[in-house]
Amino acid sequence: MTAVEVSYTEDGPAGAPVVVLSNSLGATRGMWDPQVPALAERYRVVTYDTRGHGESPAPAGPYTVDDLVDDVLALLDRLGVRTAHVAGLSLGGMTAMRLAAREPSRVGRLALLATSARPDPQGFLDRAVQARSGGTAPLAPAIVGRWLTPGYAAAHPDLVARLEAMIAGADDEGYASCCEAVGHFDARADLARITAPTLVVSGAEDPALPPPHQQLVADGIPGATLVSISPGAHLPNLERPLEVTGALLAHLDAAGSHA
Ligand SMILES: O=C(O)CC1=CCC(=O)O1
Repeated sequence: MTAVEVSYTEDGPAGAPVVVLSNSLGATRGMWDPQVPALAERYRVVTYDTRGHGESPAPAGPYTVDDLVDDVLALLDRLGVRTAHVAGLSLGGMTAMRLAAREPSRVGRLALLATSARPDPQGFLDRAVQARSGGTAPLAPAIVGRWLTPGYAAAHPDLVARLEAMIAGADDEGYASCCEAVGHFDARADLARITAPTLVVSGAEDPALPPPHQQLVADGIPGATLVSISPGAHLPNLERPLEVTGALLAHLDAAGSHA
Protein backbone atom coordinates (compact mmCIF):
# COMPACT_ATOMS: atom_id res chain seq x y z
CA MET A 1 0.00 0.00 0.00
CA THR A 2 1.19 3.55 -0.71
CA ALA A 3 2.48 5.47 2.28
CA VAL A 4 0.19 8.16 3.66
CA GLU A 5 1.22 11.61 4.87
CA VAL A 6 0.72 11.28 8.60
CA SER A 7 -0.05 14.29 10.76
CA TYR A 8 2.81 15.21 13.07
CA THR A 9 4.15 17.74 15.56
CA GLU A 10 7.74 18.81 16.13
CA ASP A 11 9.08 20.10 19.44
CA GLY A 12 12.59 21.01 20.51
CA PRO A 13 15.62 22.56 18.83
CA ALA A 14 15.66 22.25 15.02
CA GLY A 15 19.30 21.13 14.85
CA ALA A 16 19.12 18.57 17.67
CA PRO A 17 19.15 14.79 17.18
CA VAL A 18 15.70 13.54 16.19
CA VAL A 19 13.49 11.28 18.31
CA VAL A 20 10.33 9.87 16.72
CA LEU A 21 7.57 8.69 19.09
CA SER A 22 5.00 6.22 17.74
CA ASN A 23 1.60 5.81 19.42
CA SER A 24 -0.31 2.72 20.52
CA LEU A 25 -3.49 1.28 19.03
CA GLY A 26 -6.40 3.63 19.77
CA ALA A 27 -4.25 6.49 21.03
CA THR A 28 -2.98 9.62 19.29
CA ARG A 29 0.32 11.47 19.48
CA GLY A 30 -1.16 13.18 22.53
CA MET A 31 -0.34 10.05 24.51
CA TRP A 32 3.26 11.31 24.62
CA ASP A 33 2.36 14.63 26.29
CA PRO A 34 4.04 13.65 29.59
CA GLN A 35 7.32 12.83 27.81
CA VAL A 36 7.62 15.60 25.20
CA PRO A 37 8.69 18.61 27.34
CA ALA A 38 11.66 16.83 28.93
CA LEU A 39 12.76 15.14 25.70
CA ALA A 40 12.43 18.40 23.78
CA GLU A 41 15.01 20.09 26.02
CA ARG A 42 17.72 18.34 24.00
CA TYR A 43 16.05 16.46 21.15
CA ARG A 44 13.99 17.40 18.12
CA VAL A 45 10.93 15.38 19.08
CA VAL A 46 8.60 14.22 16.32
CA THR A 47 5.26 12.81 17.43
CA TYR A 48 2.78 11.64 14.83
CA ASP A 49 -0.61 9.95 14.58
CA THR A 50 -0.46 6.44 13.15
CA ARG A 51 -2.76 6.16 10.14
CA GLY A 52 -6.39 5.62 11.15
CA HIS A 53 -5.81 7.62 14.32
CA GLY A 54 -6.05 11.28 15.34
CA GLU A 55 -5.54 13.70 12.46
CA SER A 56 -3.85 11.26 10.07
CA PRO A 57 -5.56 9.83 7.00
CA ALA A 58 -7.41 6.53 7.33
CA PRO A 59 -7.26 4.78 3.97
CA ALA A 60 -9.34 1.63 3.52
CA GLY A 61 -7.60 -1.47 4.89
CA PRO A 62 -6.18 -3.96 5.23
CA TYR A 63 -2.97 -2.58 6.77
CA THR A 64 0.18 -4.34 7.82
CA VAL A 65 2.83 -3.10 10.23
CA ASP A 66 5.04 -2.72 7.15
CA ASP A 67 2.57 -0.14 5.84
CA LEU A 68 2.95 1.76 9.10
CA VAL A 69 6.74 1.55 8.74
CA ASP A 70 6.44 2.97 5.22
CA ASP A 71 4.50 5.92 6.68
CA VAL A 72 7.30 6.65 9.18
CA LEU A 73 9.96 6.42 6.47
CA ALA A 74 7.94 8.80 4.30
CA LEU A 75 7.67 11.19 7.25
CA LEU A 76 11.42 11.08 7.87
CA ASP A 77 12.02 11.75 4.18
CA ARG A 78 9.58 14.67 4.25
CA LEU A 79 11.48 16.11 7.22
CA GLY A 80 14.86 15.53 5.59
CA VAL A 81 15.93 13.24 8.41
CA ARG A 82 18.20 10.35 7.52
CA THR A 83 18.59 8.76 10.97
CA ALA A 84 16.39 9.10 14.06
CA HIS A 85 16.07 7.53 17.44
CA VAL A 86 12.70 5.77 17.52
CA ALA A 87 10.49 4.92 20.48
CA GLY A 88 7.11 3.25 20.23
CA LEU A 89 4.55 1.81 22.60
CA SER A 90 2.55 -1.32 21.80
CA LEU A 91 1.53 -0.97 18.13
CA GLY A 92 4.04 1.89 18.00
CA GLY A 93 6.67 -0.49 19.35
CA MET A 94 5.82 -3.02 16.65
CA THR A 95 6.28 -0.28 14.05
CA ALA A 96 9.59 0.76 15.61
CA MET A 97 10.81 -2.86 15.88
CA ARG A 98 10.02 -3.62 12.25
CA LEU A 99 11.54 -0.32 11.10
CA ALA A 100 14.78 -1.12 12.95
CA ALA A 101 14.92 -4.61 11.41
CA ARG A 102 14.09 -3.43 7.89
CA GLU A 103 16.07 -0.20 7.74
CA PRO A 104 18.84 -0.38 10.35
CA SER A 105 20.64 2.66 8.92
CA ARG A 106 17.59 4.88 9.63
CA VAL A 107 17.43 4.07 13.37
CA GLY A 108 19.88 5.34 15.98
CA ARG A 109 18.67 4.04 19.31
CA LEU A 110 15.44 2.11 19.78
CA ALA A 111 12.97 2.06 22.68
CA LEU A 112 10.18 -0.54 22.70
CA LEU A 113 7.51 -0.03 25.36
CA ALA A 114 4.73 -2.45 26.34
CA THR A 115 4.99 -4.20 23.00
CA SER A 116 5.27 -7.66 21.51
CA ALA A 117 6.95 -9.48 18.64
CA ARG A 118 3.94 -11.82 18.36
CA PRO A 119 0.67 -10.68 19.94
CA ASP A 120 -2.06 -13.27 20.43
CA PRO A 121 -3.85 -12.83 17.06
CA GLN A 122 -7.46 -13.80 17.73
CA GLY A 123 -8.40 -11.06 20.17
CA PHE A 124 -7.22 -8.36 17.75
CA LEU A 125 -8.89 -9.94 14.73
CA ASP A 126 -12.15 -10.23 16.71
CA ARG A 127 -11.79 -6.61 17.78
CA ALA A 128 -11.40 -5.54 14.15
CA VAL A 129 -14.79 -7.13 13.40
CA GLN A 130 -16.36 -5.37 16.40
CA ALA A 131 -14.89 -1.98 15.43
CA ARG A 132 -16.23 -2.27 11.90
CA SER A 133 -19.70 -3.34 13.02
CA GLY A 134 -20.24 -1.18 16.08
CA GLY A 135 -17.55 1.51 16.00
CA THR A 136 -14.73 2.12 18.46
CA ALA A 137 -16.67 4.01 21.17
CA PRO A 138 -18.31 0.95 22.78
CA LEU A 139 -14.92 -0.75 22.98
CA ALA A 140 -13.23 2.14 24.77
CA PRO A 141 -14.02 1.45 28.47
CA ALA A 142 -12.68 -2.13 28.38
CA ILE A 143 -9.56 -1.08 26.47
CA VAL A 144 -8.76 1.82 28.79
CA GLY A 145 -9.30 -0.61 31.66
CA ARG A 146 -6.10 -2.31 30.51
CA TRP A 147 -4.12 0.89 29.96
CA LEU A 148 -3.97 1.98 33.63
CA THR A 149 -3.85 0.02 36.86
CA PRO A 150 -7.31 -0.06 38.52
CA GLY A 151 -6.29 2.13 41.46
CA TYR A 152 -4.72 4.77 39.24
CA ALA A 153 -7.74 4.81 36.94
CA ALA A 154 -10.10 5.24 39.88
CA ALA A 155 -8.06 8.20 41.12
CA HIS A 156 -7.84 9.86 37.67
CA PRO A 157 -11.33 9.92 36.09
CA ASP A 158 -10.46 12.88 33.84
CA LEU A 159 -7.58 10.98 32.29
CA VAL A 160 -9.79 7.93 31.79
CA ALA A 161 -12.39 10.11 30.02
CA ARG A 162 -9.68 11.66 27.80
CA LEU A 163 -8.32 8.24 26.82
CA GLU A 164 -11.78 6.86 26.08
CA ALA A 165 -12.44 9.91 23.88
CA MET A 166 -9.17 9.23 22.00
CA ILE A 167 -10.32 5.71 21.17
CA ALA A 168 -13.83 6.87 20.24
CA GLY A 169 -12.21 9.46 17.96
CA ALA A 170 -10.28 6.90 15.94
CA ASP A 171 -11.62 6.18 12.47
CA ASP A 172 -13.56 2.88 12.70
CA GLU A 173 -12.10 1.39 9.53
CA GLY A 174 -8.62 2.70 10.30
CA TYR A 175 -8.74 1.33 13.83
CA ALA A 176 -10.02 -2.04 12.62
CA SER A 177 -7.27 -2.19 10.01
CA CYS A 178 -4.66 -1.43 12.69
CA CYS A 179 -6.15 -4.24 14.84
CA GLU A 180 -5.56 -6.55 11.87
CA ALA A 181 -2.00 -5.27 11.50
CA VAL A 182 -1.43 -6.21 15.16
CA GLY A 183 -3.17 -9.57 14.75
CA HIS A 184 -0.98 -10.55 11.81
CA PHE A 185 2.27 -9.19 13.27
CA ASP A 186 5.08 -11.67 13.80
CA ALA A 187 8.55 -10.18 14.18
CA ARG A 188 10.14 -13.03 16.10
CA ALA A 189 12.53 -13.73 13.23
CA ASP A 190 13.46 -10.02 13.06
CA LEU A 191 14.73 -9.66 16.60
CA ALA A 192 18.23 -11.10 16.17
CA ARG A 193 18.79 -8.80 13.16
CA ILE A 194 18.16 -5.59 15.10
CA THR A 195 21.44 -3.75 15.60
CA ALA A 196 20.19 -0.53 17.25
CA PRO A 197 20.95 -0.29 20.97
CA THR A 198 17.57 -1.15 22.44
CA LEU A 199 15.66 -0.38 25.62
CA VAL A 200 12.60 -2.52 26.32
CA VAL A 201 10.04 -1.27 28.88
CA SER A 202 7.39 -3.42 30.53
CA GLY A 203 4.39 -2.51 32.64
CA ALA A 204 4.63 -5.11 35.38
CA GLU A 205 0.83 -5.43 35.62
CA ASP A 206 0.05 -5.00 31.92
CA PRO A 207 -3.00 -7.19 31.16
CA ALA A 208 -2.93 -6.35 27.41
CA LEU A 209 0.60 -7.45 26.54
CA PRO A 210 1.95 -8.97 29.76
CA PRO A 211 5.68 -8.92 30.65
CA PRO A 212 6.57 -12.25 28.97
CA HIS A 213 6.01 -10.47 25.63
CA GLN A 214 8.66 -7.86 26.44
CA GLN A 215 10.95 -10.52 27.93
CA LEU A 216 10.86 -12.35 24.59
CA VAL A 217 11.70 -9.12 22.75
CA ALA A 218 14.55 -8.27 25.13
CA ASP A 219 15.94 -11.81 24.97
CA GLY A 220 15.84 -11.74 21.17
CA ILE A 221 17.51 -8.38 20.46
CA PRO A 222 21.27 -8.54 20.98
CA GLY A 223 22.32 -6.46 23.99
CA ALA A 224 18.82 -5.15 24.78
CA THR A 225 18.09 -3.81 28.27
CA LEU A 226 14.75 -4.54 29.96
CA VAL A 227 13.21 -2.18 32.52
CA SER A 228 10.04 -3.10 34.42
CA ILE A 229 7.75 -0.34 35.65
CA SER A 230 5.79 -1.37 38.74
CA PRO A 231 3.06 -0.61 39.36
CA GLY A 232 2.30 -0.10 35.71
CA ALA A 233 -0.18 -1.37 33.13
CA HIS A 234 -0.26 -1.00 29.33
CA LEU A 235 0.46 2.75 29.20
CA PRO A 236 3.11 3.14 31.89
CA ASN A 237 4.29 6.38 30.27
CA LEU A 238 1.04 7.99 31.49
CA GLU A 239 0.85 6.41 34.91
CA ARG A 240 4.57 6.60 35.73
CA PRO A 241 5.77 9.50 33.57
CA LEU A 242 8.88 10.36 35.59
CA GLU A 243 10.21 6.79 35.53
CA VAL A 244 9.45 6.23 31.85
CA THR A 245 10.77 9.61 30.72
CA GLY A 246 13.87 9.07 32.85
CA ALA A 247 14.47 5.64 31.34
CA LEU A 248 14.03 7.04 27.82
CA LEU A 249 16.40 9.94 28.44
CA ALA A 250 19.02 7.69 30.04
CA HIS A 251 18.85 5.41 27.01
CA LEU A 252 18.93 8.20 24.44
CA ASP A 253 21.65 10.17 26.22
CA ALA A 254 24.02 7.20 26.44
CA ALA A 255 27.47 8.08 25.19
CA GLY A 256 27.79 8.36 21.44
CA SER A 257 24.07 8.01 20.92
CA HIS A 258 23.37 11.16 18.98
CA ALA A 259 21.88 10.38 15.59
O1 LIG B 1 -5.52 -2.11 22.75
C1 LIG B 1 -5.07 -2.98 23.50
O2 LIG B 1 -5.82 -3.75 24.09
C2 LIG B 1 -3.60 -3.16 23.70
C3 LIG B 1 -2.81 -2.97 22.51
C4 LIG B 1 -2.31 -3.89 21.68
C5 LIG B 1 -1.57 -3.28 20.61
C6 LIG B 1 -1.66 -1.87 21.02
O3 LIG B 1 -1.13 -0.91 20.48
O4 LIG B 1 -2.42 -1.73 22.12
